[in-house]
Amino acid sequence: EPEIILPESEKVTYQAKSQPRASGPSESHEFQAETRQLLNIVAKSLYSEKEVFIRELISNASDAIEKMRFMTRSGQTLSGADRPLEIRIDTDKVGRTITIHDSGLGMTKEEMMTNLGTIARSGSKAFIQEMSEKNQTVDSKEIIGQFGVGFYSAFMVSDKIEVFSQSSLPDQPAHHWESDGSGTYTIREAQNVSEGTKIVIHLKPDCAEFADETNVREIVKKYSSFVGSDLILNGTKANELRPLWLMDPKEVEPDTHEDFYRYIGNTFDKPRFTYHFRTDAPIDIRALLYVPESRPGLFETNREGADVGVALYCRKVLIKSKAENIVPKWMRFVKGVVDSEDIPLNLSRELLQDSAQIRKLRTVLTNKFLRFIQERARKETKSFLEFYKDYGFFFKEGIITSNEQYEKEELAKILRFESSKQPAGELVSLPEYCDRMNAGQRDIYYLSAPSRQLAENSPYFEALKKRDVEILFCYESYDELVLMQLQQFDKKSMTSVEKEMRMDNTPP
Ligand SMILES: Nc1nc(Cl)c2cnn(Cc3ccc(Br)cc3F)c2n1
Repeated sequence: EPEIILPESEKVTYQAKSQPRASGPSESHEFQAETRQLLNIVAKSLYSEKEVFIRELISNASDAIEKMRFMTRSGQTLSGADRPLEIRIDTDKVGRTITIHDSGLGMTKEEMMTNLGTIARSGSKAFIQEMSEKNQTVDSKEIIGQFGVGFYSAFMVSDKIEVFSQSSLPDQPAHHWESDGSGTYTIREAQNVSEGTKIVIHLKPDCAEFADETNVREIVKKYSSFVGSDLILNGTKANELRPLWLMDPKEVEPDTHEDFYRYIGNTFDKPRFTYHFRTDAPIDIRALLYVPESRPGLFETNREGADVGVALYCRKVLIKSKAENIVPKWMRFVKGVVDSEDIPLNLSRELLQDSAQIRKLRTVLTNKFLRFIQERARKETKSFLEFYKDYGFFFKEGIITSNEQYEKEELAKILRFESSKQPAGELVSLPEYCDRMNAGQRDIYYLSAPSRQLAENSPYFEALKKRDVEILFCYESYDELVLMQLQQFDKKSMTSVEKEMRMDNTPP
């Protein structure tokens, strides 16, 4: 083969395509004041666990891919729109780096610069307001609005971050952004950057655990199992589950629910009731709640609550695995998932405590769940009564602990009692009692005794029996406290016949 001699000018050094490299002149910029402020707040590890930076970057990457899908669907011309949309995470123990690479929309130079500053200044809601005043197109408003301050969280674990990004918008050069989070960053044009964003985190020495594959796999599984795009960690798929709660309730088969219940409930049990709903007012909620078929375990019974409860997600990303404060204590036997876009991806779990959204979320979940159980009592009476035998005391506890009369009465609708008007074993609800009260009767009478026999032989019972008044029988020691706490139901006062008798001070 004659050797081909190339003139000097033609000689090009072969650049491995996959190795993006910075090429243009670098510009150095000061972080805007708000950005530096936010960086300091976050870098002081405002997050309860540092590991959440992985969740935050994955959720940004996933949003970038969602936006890519959205813009392709809405017919925007995007370069390389046919590439596989996925998120790749690579760890390098020797180099002590973790890299998150998405083939999503990517960022222009302006977005790299404004996104950081903008989010810091105003948070996404006000920012969207601002954008809509400039009547920006929906997608760009949505895009930046979606990227929370998650990116900053990477500065908790790193002393240098590099970002390579190639926007899919037409005619945009790729850029390389770099910063140590101290207060300035550099940005310059870059070559050979594939569409999307690649974030290289140079970890601090005491954060080397995030360069360990096994540890990172656990973290990815914990927070991002349900992320909508393929997640590949060091070449192997790391997420395989579909977010069942986001599907149309009518489309989900019972045994799919059983599998999902076992997965999130960490149990071999199956659900007795499945409540799958979504609301967008007064707050956006997609919820999938399960009532166990088996009796409550030791954990559920005591007030510390079970090791599993209701997990809080925000757009398929786990925020809190056992979010105690989104349901009242008495609902601790319920297992499932609640996903709300209106819960801002909080910087720290502590902030979840009792923000207005959390209180609203809890109220909506509680009232809807109570109405669901009331409906089960009507539609699946036999199964409800079995459930009530095992779980009735949770509702009684709720009446004692709740300080909302409305919630107390909704809880009271679940209660069932034996009564003087029905044979032993048959139960009546308070609404049924009220429906068949004598005209003009203004009290709901109850008598507490250890058993029906003792109740029927009580002197108090005889007196009221003559007045042909129905009396509810309470056999549990705490029932009296429950009905005293309830005070009234449907404007009738709960009255213990013993008290009634003493008031009349007719001799027993
Ligand atoms: N992965 C990914 N993809 C997209 Cl499209 C965006 C848009 N904003 N962000 C967050 C972000 C990341 C780096 C830098 Br520098 C600035 C910044 F805001 C994104 N992250």
